[in-house]
Amino acid sequence: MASSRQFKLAKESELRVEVGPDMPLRIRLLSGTAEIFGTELPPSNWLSISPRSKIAVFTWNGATIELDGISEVEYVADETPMVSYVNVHAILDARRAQAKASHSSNVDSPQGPRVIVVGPTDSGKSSLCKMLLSWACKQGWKPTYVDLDIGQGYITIPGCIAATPVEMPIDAVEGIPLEMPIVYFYGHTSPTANGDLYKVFVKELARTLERQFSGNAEARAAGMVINTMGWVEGLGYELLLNAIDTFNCDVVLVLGQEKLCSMLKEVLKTKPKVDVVKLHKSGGIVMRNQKVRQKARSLKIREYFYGPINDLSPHSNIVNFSDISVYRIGGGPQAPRSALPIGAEPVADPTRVVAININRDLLHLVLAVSYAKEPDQIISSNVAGYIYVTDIDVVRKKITYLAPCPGELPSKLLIVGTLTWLEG
Ligand SMILES: Nc1ncnc2c1ncn2[C@@H]1O[C@H](COP(=O)(O)OP(=O)(O)OP(=O)(O)O)[C@@H](O)[C@H]1O
Repeated sequence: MASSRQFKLAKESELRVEVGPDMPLRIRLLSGTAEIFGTELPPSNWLSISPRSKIAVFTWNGATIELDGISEVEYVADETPMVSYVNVHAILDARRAQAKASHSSNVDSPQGPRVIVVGPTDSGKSSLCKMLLSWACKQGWKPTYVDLDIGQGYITIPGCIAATPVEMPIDAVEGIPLEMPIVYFYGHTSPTANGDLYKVFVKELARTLERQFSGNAEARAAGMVINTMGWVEGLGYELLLNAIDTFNCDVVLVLGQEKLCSMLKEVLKTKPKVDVVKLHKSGGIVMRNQKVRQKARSLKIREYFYGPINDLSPHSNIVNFSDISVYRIGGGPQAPRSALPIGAEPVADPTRVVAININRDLLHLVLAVSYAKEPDQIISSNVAGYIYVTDIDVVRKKITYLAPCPGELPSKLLIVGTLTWLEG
């Protein structure tokens, strides 16, 4: 569909739009009020929607929307779960107000809600998180967004466990402005690569946030919204339970799966302070196959270096092999054979930090730059950012990489996992 067209939306309805891979599409609000995943559209201004986006423009009281450009799909729907979502927001808001009124950062005093959003892939978890965060910001709160979804990685890039305060409604195009996110580099897009390491980083992140909350009553009252992976069986389920426990969640929102909801209700019934709430998934969600997910991952990494609207220019740098040290986490025996009792087999340690030889295997990998000063601090340190290896010259022992900013790397300690990227 091309050229400019208008849609008159009745109250509590939404315009769903799917943008193709190379299609330019602009959108603007002509009258009334409307929002994209919780963030209001400014009146009259054109907003460019990124290629491959699938969005819903929802209105509470009615609106006229204009589209200009090409889309793959566009239609109006009047059946949405938005009223139930905003009801949840109202309850969370009341808890925040109660926590604020108690004026205390004492661990036993009321605290803001710690909400975890769970559900299978493509159930709308990330979209619901955005809405809850943006609506909270609109009320003046600065909630903390925690992203445990290593498969997509909304805060920085896939393969990470991260958190950031959200201070204003999330921009539909540019995402969350990142001042100082706390990021741990797990380095893989599936938890099966090293489930124990995933748990270790979840614990580190929870501990860091707990420390911040104890000194910041405002953040503590605003609480957290936690996004999770869509794998809800086997190890995925175990990691969900682990996250609920580690972050001391008191609200579990289950999207679109009865079975998961009743399983969680059953295991959490011993914790009366934890509410498990089932919510319907939106009919607007389009299922994404493996290929589309892989593409989304790749785009997310591209966005890190080039900006969400191609507004950044990364820098290419060259360093000697001897100027950096690269470490892999996991694998390798926990202790040398000589240190083990006779007959005992060495066990692979999931959190062992192993120095690796720099060679062409690093080509096209994304490496994290650790804040650690020594290798033994790598597990407990978050990361400053990432570099992308574009060339390895084994003869001259030089490595060429792309970094988001010019100048020296903030640290010489780099972490490698299995996160690859083919620029494009
Ligand atoms: N109401 C809606 N109308 C149109 N598209 C929607 C709607 N809600 C969500 N989407 C789109 O559907 C896709 C899947 O939604 P979302 O990313 O929120 O699901 P998810 O459960 O977090 O997925 P995953 O676990 O796979 O990361 C996204 O592209 C999102 O923008």
